[in-house]
Amino acid sequence: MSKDVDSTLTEKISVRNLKFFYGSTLALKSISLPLYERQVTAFIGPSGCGKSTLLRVLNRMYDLYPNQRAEGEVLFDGENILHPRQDLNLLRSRIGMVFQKPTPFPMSIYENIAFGVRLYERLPKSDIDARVESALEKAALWKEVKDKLHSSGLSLSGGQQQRLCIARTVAIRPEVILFDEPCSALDPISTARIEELIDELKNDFTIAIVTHNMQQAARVSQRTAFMYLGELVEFGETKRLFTNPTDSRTQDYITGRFG
Ligand SMILES: Nc1ncnc2c1ncn2[C@@H]1O[C@H](COP(=O)(O)OP(=O)(O)OP(=O)(O)O)[C@@H](O)[C@H]1O
Repeated sequence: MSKDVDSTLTEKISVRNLKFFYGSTLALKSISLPLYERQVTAFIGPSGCGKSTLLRVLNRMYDLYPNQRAEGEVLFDGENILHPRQDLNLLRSRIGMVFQKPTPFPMSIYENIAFGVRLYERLPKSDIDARVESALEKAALWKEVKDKLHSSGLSLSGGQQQRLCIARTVAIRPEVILFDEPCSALDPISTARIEELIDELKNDFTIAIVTHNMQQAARVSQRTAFMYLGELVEFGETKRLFTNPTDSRTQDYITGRFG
């Protein structure tokens, strides 16, 4: 495995010798890599290589399924989040996730955001109002919805719904945001908006994004991890990985020879 590690950057998350099992099937084969603070790290690789599995480990989503287990360490600010005593509610407030399909709750635009904030914090209405506004601003949606905050979140377009889901995540004030193919259900204009947004969000958050679209990985990320058959084949600076990969499998994938 080829890996450039930059010791001048802070490792917000350090994945160390991570193995993941679905029953007896090994889906991640001893993965180690850093997620640097306030950078975007893209995960690329052919279907089934383990990208989404890795993302699901980072907020312990797999805990909902009895036959799935992880081994190794995922250090988040130095603490191993795989520890059985990890508080999962707290973890998910610190590591938010945005999914492939926009999934607004069947409630108003305002409530889509306020609902999650209230789960974690007791705030007066004026503070919740301010939080809703700032989250919508951060998700570049405020101008479009400020006059219809009490309309249903489901009345928005697909791209707007995805920005609402981003606002919902941002409103909880996480430190890390995981994006699992956030643009795969969107048209090119909405995709471009989400990409711009991810670029802005990296000023405040550490970001990981799984994408099938290599141009997207090249546009939005500073670091890229190329995975293949459950292995991390190559990790490094995005520009370097796309122009001068060290592993022939990375070269073959980015030039479209397989996957
Ligand atoms: N619930 C599950 N039970 C058993 N095996 C699973 C399950 N989910 C995923 N896998 C297997 O784990 C491996 C990694 O899957 P994963 O979904 O992480 O890949 P991926 O790279 O995200 O793929 P895609 O790009 O198609 O979404 C695959 O071999 C897949 O078949």
